[in-house]
Amino acid sequence: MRTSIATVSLSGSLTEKLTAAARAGFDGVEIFENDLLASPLTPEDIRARCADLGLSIDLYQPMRDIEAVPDEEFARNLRRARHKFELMRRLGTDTVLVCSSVHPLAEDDDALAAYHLRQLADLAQEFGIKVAYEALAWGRHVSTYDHAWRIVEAADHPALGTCLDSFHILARGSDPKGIADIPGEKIFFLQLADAPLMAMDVLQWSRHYRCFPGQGGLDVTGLLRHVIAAGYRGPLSLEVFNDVFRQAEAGPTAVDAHRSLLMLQESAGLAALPAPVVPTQVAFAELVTPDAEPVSALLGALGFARTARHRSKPVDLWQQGEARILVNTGPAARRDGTQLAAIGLESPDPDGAARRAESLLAPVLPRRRAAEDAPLDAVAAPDGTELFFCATDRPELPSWTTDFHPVPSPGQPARHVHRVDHLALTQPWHQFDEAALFHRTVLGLDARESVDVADPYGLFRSRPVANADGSVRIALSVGPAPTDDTARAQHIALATDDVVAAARAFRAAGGRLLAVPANYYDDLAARYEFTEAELETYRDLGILYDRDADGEFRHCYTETIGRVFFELVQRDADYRGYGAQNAPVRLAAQHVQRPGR
Ligand SMILES: O=C(O)c1ccc(O)c(O)c1
Ligand SMILES: [Mg+2]
Repeated sequence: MRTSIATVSLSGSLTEKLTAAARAGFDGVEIFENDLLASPLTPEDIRARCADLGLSIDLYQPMRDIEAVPDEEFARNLRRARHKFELMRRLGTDTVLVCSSVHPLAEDDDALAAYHLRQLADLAQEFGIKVAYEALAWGRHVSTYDHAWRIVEAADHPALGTCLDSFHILARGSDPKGIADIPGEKIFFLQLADAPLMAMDVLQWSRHYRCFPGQGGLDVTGLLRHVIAAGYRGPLSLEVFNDVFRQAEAGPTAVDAHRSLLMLQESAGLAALPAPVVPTQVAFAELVTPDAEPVSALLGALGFARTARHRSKPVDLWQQGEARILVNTGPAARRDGTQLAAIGLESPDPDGAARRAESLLAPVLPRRRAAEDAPLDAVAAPDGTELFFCATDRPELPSWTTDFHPVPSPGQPARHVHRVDHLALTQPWHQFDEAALFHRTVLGLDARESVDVADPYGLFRSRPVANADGSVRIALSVGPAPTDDTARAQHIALATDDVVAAARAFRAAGGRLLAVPANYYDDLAARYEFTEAELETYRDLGILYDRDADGEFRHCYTETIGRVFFELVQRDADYRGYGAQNAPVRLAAQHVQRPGR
């Protein structure tokens, strides 16, 4: 179906918004009145700009407080409407949105509302314009879609129809089933928005927290099915009032917006995309670093051995069990400092995974980084992390490991760590919700609820995504101040069967563990029945503990290099968490450890 976006959903000047919408692949826009009023462009210029960009202007919006107002007020409204219809003719758009009155003098009188809307529609018709009447969830007397439709039906005018807005309908808890009873040709427009589930005033919720379908908790897919069942064939248009998107760069936001509409169409059965190919393991994590020395020392202390080197690039492969870390000292490293730059995801069908990602507008990276390299499908996640869809030593597919030649390593790697338990990635502040949607839809991972985690200097939000058996887990989080180092930290959690032995070996090899305050262990003693010896061991090593109905979780942390630190994790098979309740203690300890505090 045709896709459209309201200019209010994007940041910037009208020109920037239009350009971003067009580049992201939208077919049309709704022009929000304030964007036009603030623009130096004439309506004719805007029309031409849209035409050049291949955008139709699907809607002009909104007209407010039109109906059921006192006579003299309504007379002024008709005069205002005539001006707007002339403007719309210059813009070349034929549908105007009228939202239900919030006027303090508006009367609770459906017959009067219908009479006024009918007169407005009469005038609109002279200009070849259609009026789409929308119930605002906080409308003074009309606040539900079925009420708005009853008034439209009573007015019975060919130039008058209704506009459905998923936010207003779902936020009020209306049953969208009744939509299927509205004749499709009387649904003049469809606005789509999601929102996180929150108990708050609906106007504030709408004006500040709307988000793109799939990012929140409303059943936008179910609603869309009813609208399609009614026979609606107009554009699917996003109308998202959101404080974060107002500030974020319009280009990426528009791409995220368009991706959400692709997803929505897929989930409502309106479009077929290449099926998701769910990764089965973390094949590798790639660190870039300007200085291999401290990273090598840390990996060595953790029990990794440097087993291979890239044939043509300054990249080493460190391995222990199934855990593989690439250490890249190439040019990106000198630019960006030590960080987790790429993740290799073991994929049952790397090519299919890349096609899925591409169909959802993920930026596809070149297949070969150098001519002689094995072809590797890769895309960029919203935070810029490169995701490689790879096969590791599977005879039927090219293996990324063939780009590496073995190097003699002194001794065997240790056996404390057997695989990557999870990766934790901090997201740019404006991209947290999108990151979860991306990992769910592009990679086919399941997202759990997000949790708030207190840091001494702000609040983190964290939301894990994982595959069904937990063999791939990624914890996405967003920190308080983007300039704060802990807010940007990333980590690699390594799975061990015995965290005490792993931590002791790490320390014996010269590694430094994050020290945890004694108060934490006093609290552990109060909550659980550890022996004094166990507690002493945990206190000594900085091991944190969590338990839920499904099992136990023990973990500890290394020091941080650049943006990166490691975690040693011992989890019971059925425990699905990440020790979130320990995170505030860990964050505080990391602030203490950091030089300069
Ligand atoms: O918040 C508002 O005023 C407003 C305006 C126009 C709309 O379509 C809408 O859903 C909300
Ligand atoms: Mg709306």
